[in-house]
Amino acid sequence: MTTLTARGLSRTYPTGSGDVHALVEADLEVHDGELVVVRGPSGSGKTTLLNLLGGLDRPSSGAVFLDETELSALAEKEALELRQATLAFVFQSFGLVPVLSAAENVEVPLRLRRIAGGEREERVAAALAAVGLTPHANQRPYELSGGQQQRVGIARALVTDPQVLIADEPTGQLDSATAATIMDLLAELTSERGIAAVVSTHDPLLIGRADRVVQLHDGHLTAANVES
Ligand SMILES: Nc1ncnc2c1ncn2[C@@H]1O[C@H](COP(=O)(O)OP(=O)(O)OP(=O)(O)O)[C@@H](O)[C@H]1O
Repeated sequence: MTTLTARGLSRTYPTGSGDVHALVEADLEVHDGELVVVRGPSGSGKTTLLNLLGGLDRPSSGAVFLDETELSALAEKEALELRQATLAFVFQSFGLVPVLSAAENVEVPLRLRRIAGGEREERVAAALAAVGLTPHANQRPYELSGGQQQRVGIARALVTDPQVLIADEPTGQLDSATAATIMDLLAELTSERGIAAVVSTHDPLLIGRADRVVQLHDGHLTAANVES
């Protein structure tokens, strides 16, 4: 069981036309089994925040902790090991390998971790069943709908038994009905497995699935007024 914590997290991008303060002193704590939705308009800093929380980028100042371990202070190799052991990502554009079947896509992270063949098969089957895709295991991404492709993306994230899930606009490419079912699935699976989840969206219809909503505005993170 893991708590993901951000303390005074800031990210400034130096550009030709001056510094962009994409994230300013953000504080956030996400507990196991909790789904926090980060909402905010385009350019407000959602991707910047999620990349920092997932250790894909380094803060200009402040820190990210996984329990007591400061992820943002680890050397690259240690950060990678901790990310592999703890974190999983779901992407807006699904990030599937087009020449691999659904099952083979879900298997990729297990191969990277050198899990033995028999165990891989069992875990892939269980992950596909959890997202309702067993009948589609052998289809390639182009033979699946957008919602089904994102289910593969979720199965691939969950097959490693992560303690933290980071999903940047996971429903951004889906119609609103499909988006709602994907958010329901994420909420159900992360709660049932005790995963600390951070999901960004700018779709106000999806925030109802959150345990908590935070709002980004010009890089400033605040608790959201859900009614607005
Ligand atoms: N690598 C970069 N270099 C310079 N500026 C950047 C870089 N990445 C992001 N920014 C700027 O930082 C701010 C926050 O960007 P970010 O991508 O985090 O926003 P977002 O809320 O995820 O937007 P969207 O919803 O459109 O994906 C924006 O002003 C953006 O232009």
